[in-house]
Amino acid sequence: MAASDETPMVQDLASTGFEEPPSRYLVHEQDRHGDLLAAGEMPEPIPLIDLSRLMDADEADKLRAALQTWGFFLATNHGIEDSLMDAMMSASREFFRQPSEEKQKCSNLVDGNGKHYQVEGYGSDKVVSEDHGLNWNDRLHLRVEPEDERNFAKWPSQPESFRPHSDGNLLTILFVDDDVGGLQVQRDGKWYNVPAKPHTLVINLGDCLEIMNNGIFRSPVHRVVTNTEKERLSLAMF
Ligand SMILES: O=C(O)CCC(=O)C(=O)O
Ligand SMILES: [Fe+2]
Repeated sequence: MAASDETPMVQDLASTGFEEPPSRYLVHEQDRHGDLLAAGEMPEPIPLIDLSRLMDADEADKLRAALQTWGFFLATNHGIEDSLMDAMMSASREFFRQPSEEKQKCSNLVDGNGKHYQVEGYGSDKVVSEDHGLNWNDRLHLRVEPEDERNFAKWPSQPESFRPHSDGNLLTILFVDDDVGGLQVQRDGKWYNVPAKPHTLVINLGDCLEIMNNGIFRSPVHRVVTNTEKERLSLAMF
């Protein structure tokens, strides 16, 4: 189903200022579990893993422990040039800074009438029913691999509070704004802030991988909390 027929997009709302977010974005009373933004002190940090040292037993042990407890880790020495990461961030920022009409050219609503939602393109995340609240985010979703399945009709011609969930895939690789924060992970019923460092990837397991290893490694429940001061950009590879 279409995510949003008439409800304004998050970025448009944020730029015009508003008293109260439209009701579609509000989390129902019954779905609020305590303080929506709360984060606790971590029992131990989410580790930074040096991917070039994974053959060393100590680094591999660190990774194993992280996947059994947090389901998240940070990755350095991942082989992606800093300059390429910076270019990816600025291309994405440039896309989202364009006027609405420009972004709508890549809309994920086919025919623009809100009737046919498709995963690829720009818009709100999919919802399953009218009373399923909308995520507080705007997304540009592009299928990158395999290369011959890229749908260039949805690609920009110019370079260009999530709710709690676990990811359904194998692995999610995130590159997030390191000066905004907002990503939190749940462990034993408590919320913790996932740290972000410049040019460092944040990686979490998804449900398929948790199932494939019989639940030894975790697909963590996570969410992104809103920030009233700053806009936040994240690049996610699912
Ligand atoms: O923006 C983020 O840091 C995480 C996004 C996320 O959890 C998702 O898209 O599944
Ligand atoms: Fe996620």
